[in-house]
Amino acid sequence: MSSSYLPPPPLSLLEGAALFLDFDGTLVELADTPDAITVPETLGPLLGQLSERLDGRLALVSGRGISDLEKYVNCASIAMSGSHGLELRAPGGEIVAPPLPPALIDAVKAIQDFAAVAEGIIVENKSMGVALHYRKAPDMEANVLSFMRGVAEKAGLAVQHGKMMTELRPHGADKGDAVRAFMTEPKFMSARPIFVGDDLTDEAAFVAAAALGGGGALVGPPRETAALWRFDGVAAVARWLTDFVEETA
Ligand SMILES: O=P(O)(O)OC[C@H]1O[C@H](O[C@H]2O[C@H](CO)[C@@H](O)[C@H](O)[C@H]2O)[C@H](O)[C@@H](O)[C@@H]1O
Repeated sequence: MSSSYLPPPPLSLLEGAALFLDFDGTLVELADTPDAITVPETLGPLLGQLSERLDGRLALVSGRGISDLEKYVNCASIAMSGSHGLELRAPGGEIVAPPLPPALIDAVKAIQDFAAVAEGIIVENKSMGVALHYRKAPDMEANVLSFMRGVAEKAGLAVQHGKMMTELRPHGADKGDAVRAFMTEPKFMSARPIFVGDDLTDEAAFVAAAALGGGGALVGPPRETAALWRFDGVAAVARWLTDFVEETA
């Protein structure tokens, strides 16, 4: 883990790469609530062109469920992983996901009851879990974390921390597992995996990419990370991807 200076990734890193992109905070700027994001009109065409240039070795790997992600990115030809690695979808394929644990139903009810009396706390119902967002009530962080830990313990669910949110979901895969799974596909197999992401959940993917001969690029301010490169923010990622598409036209 390093917190020292990390250079921006060179454009040449994308030659012959398998590219894995996180969504929120990497391809779109963070917003106050999950559905308040603004998706640039250029994103869909950019991802389509990237996929072509990389001969299909492109995947989105998000904490959102795939069905949610598809509302924003209409690219059936691009591989996707959702719910922090629990869901996988090959290009043009069906979503593959583990069954939902029955305990999740009671957990969702308890979480909704908690949020109903906590001002500024937002519940996000997700395909494989449920999240509490406290971006609009940052003082509630400790309360939310301790409440969610309690519910998780009772329900046998995993706690996933994110930026101004905490989520309960089934135990199982993480984003590193998603990278490893895609890298067993014939198209991806002999390529160098590069993962670009901003959140804590992306660290497992940075580690997986490095172990397979590539590495991770952190988006945002320096922090303790397993990434090897760093972008200042979403705009820098978009510039890098666009430059690659233009240079390889
Ligand atoms: O793995 P990602 O694609 O980065 O998804 C991680 C989470 O992103 C969303 O939450 C984050 O973005 C919201 C919109 O900008 C923001 O309001 C929130 O504070 C962030 O944590 C999404 O809502 C979650 O489901 C994803 O797990």
